[in-house]
Amino acid sequence: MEDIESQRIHKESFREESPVVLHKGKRPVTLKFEDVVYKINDKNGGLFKKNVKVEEKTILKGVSGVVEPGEMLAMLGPSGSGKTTLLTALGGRLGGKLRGKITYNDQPFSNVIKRNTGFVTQDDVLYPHLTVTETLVFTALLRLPNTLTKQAKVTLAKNVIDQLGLTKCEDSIVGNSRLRGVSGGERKRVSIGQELLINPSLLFLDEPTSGLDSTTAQRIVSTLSDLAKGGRTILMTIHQPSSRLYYMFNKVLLLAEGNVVYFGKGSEAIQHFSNMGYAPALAMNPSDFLLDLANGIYTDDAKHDHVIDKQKLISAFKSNSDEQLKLEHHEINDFDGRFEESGSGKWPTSWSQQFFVLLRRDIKERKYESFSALRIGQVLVVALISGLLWYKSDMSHMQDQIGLLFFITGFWGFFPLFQAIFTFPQELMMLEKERSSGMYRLSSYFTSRMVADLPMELVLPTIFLLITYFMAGLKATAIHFFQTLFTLLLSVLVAQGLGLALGALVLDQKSATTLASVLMLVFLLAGGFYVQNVPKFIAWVKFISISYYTYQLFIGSQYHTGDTYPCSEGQCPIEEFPPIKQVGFDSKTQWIAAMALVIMLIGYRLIAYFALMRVGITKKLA
Ligand SMILES: Nc1ncnc2c1ncn2[C@@H]1O[C@H](COP(=O)(O)OP(=O)(O)OP(=O)(O)O)[C@@H](O)[C@H]1O
Repeated sequence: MEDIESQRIHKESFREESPVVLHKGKRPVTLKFEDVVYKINDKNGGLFKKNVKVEEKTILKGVSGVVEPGEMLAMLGPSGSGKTTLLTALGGRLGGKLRGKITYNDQPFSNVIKRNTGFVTQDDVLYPHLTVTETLVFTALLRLPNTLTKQAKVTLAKNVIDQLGLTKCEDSIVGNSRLRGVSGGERKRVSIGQELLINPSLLFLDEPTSGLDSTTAQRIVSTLSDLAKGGRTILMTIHQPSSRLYYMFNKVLLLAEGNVVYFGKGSEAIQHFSNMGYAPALAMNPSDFLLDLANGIYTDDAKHDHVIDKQKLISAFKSNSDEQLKLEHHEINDFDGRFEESGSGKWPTSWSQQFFVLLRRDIKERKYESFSALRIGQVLVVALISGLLWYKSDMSHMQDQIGLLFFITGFWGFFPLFQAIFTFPQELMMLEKERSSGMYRLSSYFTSRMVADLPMELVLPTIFLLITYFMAGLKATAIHFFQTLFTLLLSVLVAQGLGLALGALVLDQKSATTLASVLMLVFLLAGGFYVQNVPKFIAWVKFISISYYTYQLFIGSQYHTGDTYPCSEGQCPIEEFPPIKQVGFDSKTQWIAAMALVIMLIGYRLIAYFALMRVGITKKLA
């Protein structure tokens, strides 16, 4: 009865005539893993312990198995038993001390395998402001090869939407924990859909059903089961599946503290443990029974719990399975399923295609942020207030005018810096996910990011200057205005570059913000306005200060040799005014300042780029 009901739900949710493209896998892949061992260096010590020892901890202790095309494997085990670690290792995304042998049709992991592998992480990494359709279409445009036309890619994305029963929410935004969007189950299906687009031969899923109600979980696993039947190899970690779900898996791998306690057909697991004298209590959910055993607990028929020796289970399985696994390995060795490069090079699409798709996606996703009323309001308010405070200040109030120029230097040093600092830490998960699936080049991503941010980075300071400049009575000629504007835009882009570099180096928002505020304060203090008699040993700081060079250029854009200001002796030459004398404004210093800023403009971005190169190559386990 329950089965009929679930089938009905399944058929209603997912169209019966599923697109042909999802029926059959491209190339079957047999995944074999032998004696996989993974070790980490664990810091053993705490806040109050004096000696922090670095100890080697073994997470996976010789795990072996085989998953063939058409099979769906469930990895079960208590929390912390190593399921995610094993899945990540098998998905070719684990660096570090990984030993053993993992092969895909008897070949090691390669780019071709990478591009034919789908990996769905436990947390959904999606852009919250994009709709379901946009998310899948952008992924299709980036991940599918150039042999398909743009229209074909869009059609495929639509097919996946149909296949996964997402039609009713296709135009809703994805959302996240802070922004209301589609439901958790729908979001999970979008993540799965992104991987299905490439019609993967191998599909890895880390707890695809966690946090979902049993009906939704059932739907997802049932779709995955259909996909497996099309010749794909599917592996997933799963927490306590219901008995209905349990029997949908062809194979089960039960882990206990990094050891295999059982690997084989799900239906034979109970028999295996019964033979050892551990038969489940009547009507017990098989996965509950297996997880209890992996935790070292056996519940007998009379519902009494017994503590059992896990080591015994491990050794029993080892001796039992060794022979059988060898046999299986032998049989599959005969399987001829070599992967061949499908003509396409290292990347599915060209640099310019990647750039334009990423640019469009960036603009769509970030328009809410870039053009936020709050941000524009903030700039307008500061512009008006400073315009009013410095209203019509002229050469008779030199100190005020110089103060305004330094204030603009400071404000437009901090503002873009703190906007830019979040860019890469916020994007880290997405970049890791997309780069580890070989979706695009870092250079196309990086360039699109720079270009997408550009309009707002340039428009806001321009509006600011248009308001403040004329209200404050700075020199109202085109040449002076544009020289000031050019300096302002250059300094904004440099500060933005510094923010990007710090964000990319630290990859953590909090640390990057702290570092940036300290650095910018130092730059401002060394800028030449606040302190004029700086001790020699620290005077060099100004040479790396964005504010110092910007301030110099601002002075050069307003004043010229021959200008005078009212002083106690009547009129004094402008270059004698102390804050100006301190930094100087002859043409040589102006050129040096401009060149220094241009070098920083490029240099900071290069630092950011090289710092990002480490992302998505080997994934950290978080
Ligand atoms: N980089 C790491 N640093 C420290 N410990 C790690 C690291 N990677 C994995 N571990 C440890 O390895 C063990 C296995 O982790 P893993 O995430 O694979 O477990 P799991 O079975 O997937 O657990 P869960 O079901 O709770 O997600 C845990 O004890 C975890 O703390």
